[in-house]
Amino acid sequence: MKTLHVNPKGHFSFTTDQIASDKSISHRCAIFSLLSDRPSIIQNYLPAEDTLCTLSIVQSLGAQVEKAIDGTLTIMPPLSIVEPPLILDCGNSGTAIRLLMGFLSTCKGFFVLYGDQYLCSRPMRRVADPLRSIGAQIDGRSNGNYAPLGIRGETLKAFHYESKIASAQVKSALILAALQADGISTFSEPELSRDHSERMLRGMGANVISKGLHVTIHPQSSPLKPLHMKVPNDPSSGFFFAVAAAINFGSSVTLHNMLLNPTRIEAYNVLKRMGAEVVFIEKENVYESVGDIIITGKELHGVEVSENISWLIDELPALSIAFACAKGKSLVKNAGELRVKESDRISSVVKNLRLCGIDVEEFEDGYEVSGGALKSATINSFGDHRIAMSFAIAGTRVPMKIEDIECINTSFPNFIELLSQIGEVEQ
Ligand SMILES: O=C(O)C1=C[C@@H](OP(=O)(O)O)[C@@H](O)[C@H](O)C1
Ligand SMILES: C=C(OP(=O)(O)O)C(=O)O
Repeated sequence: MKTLHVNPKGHFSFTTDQIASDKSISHRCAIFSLLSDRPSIIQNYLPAEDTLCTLSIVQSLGAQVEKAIDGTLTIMPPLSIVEPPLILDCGNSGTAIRLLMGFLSTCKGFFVLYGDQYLCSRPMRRVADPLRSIGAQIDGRSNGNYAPLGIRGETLKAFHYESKIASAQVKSALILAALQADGISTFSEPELSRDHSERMLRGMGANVISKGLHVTIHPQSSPLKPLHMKVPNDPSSGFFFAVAAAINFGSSVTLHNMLLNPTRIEAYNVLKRMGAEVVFIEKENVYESVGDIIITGKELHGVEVSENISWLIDELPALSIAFACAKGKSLVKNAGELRVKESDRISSVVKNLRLCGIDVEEFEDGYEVSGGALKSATINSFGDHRIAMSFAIAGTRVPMKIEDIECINTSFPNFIELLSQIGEVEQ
């Protein structure tokens, strides 16, 4: 198990266009390329463990992938999906396994999806149950709640499904199923979750109509147009550096070519509410809005975060470092989903902040942080990339030692290299 030491380097002004490519969009590029009969061309695909797992699954299903010297991928889909002789390894990725459950439920053949110890303990019934109710054949441990999952593709019935959770993974799995169903389907969710699937599928010519919290999906009788896309940089990955600027008064970070989709940048707005200076500069808007984000550290004060939680769910661990450095209390509510991520992120954040000398109260669906003097500590990542990177960023303020850092490679392989520009790092 590798360990990372991070020490403050003092005031910084850091500009980068090297933040990791967007993970959510990269997964979708790989999977959606199978919905066309022509090659998709993807620039800036994320070369991290999670998205490489998805790419290799897409190859196992019969696609041919070519990589150009500049990293551009050409993904040539098969004439029909191949029934793979081996099991399909989704690694650490909830997005990969849940989207593939929806897609493979409609494909002729038998498929087994599994992943690492963390993924195999995350709940899958949220996708398996609605899919089974329209005829999908899915089984797995605990009656299909835990991977390994066996799927036998079927013709699925059209559906009207009201999801109780705002989850883009559930929504995307059901949209993929609906594209091959026997009629028009509708899906609704309690709050709008990230909408990349809807935008990208519309761009490919699918009849997917979004109205507020409702999506109507028409079945697709012919293959979709291929994707031609440059994946923007990931605002969830960039957010670690935003927090670094925010907790170091007067320091600044400029992030170039970032995805600016409103369902993905809410955590930056929370930093702004806390007192940091945050400026968004939109530069283009093709499938998605893309531009620069500039963050400057000012005095921070506590906030309450209780709405549109899915818009910042992945950023809450990093945001908690800003809460710890702010004046006053910060409260997170309605965030029970944090408990079923790569680790139980409520428990991981609370335990580690306490090790840093911060007063934190834990609730079932959130926590309250009393801002104070952050102390040096040895942090357990619990095998969770976002926990490892959040506390590594705290090391730009006081020395930190992070244990079990291999998980960082699941989403942000060049994180430590970039961190070394604003902090002293040693592995
Ligand atoms: O669809 C996606 O790309 C994702 C959706 C979110 O998960 P949920 O759908 O479980 O909320 C998010 O936490 C995850 O990192 C990526
Ligand atoms: C929750 C995450 O990803 P996934 O659900 O795809 O594993 C994440 O990256 O924070």
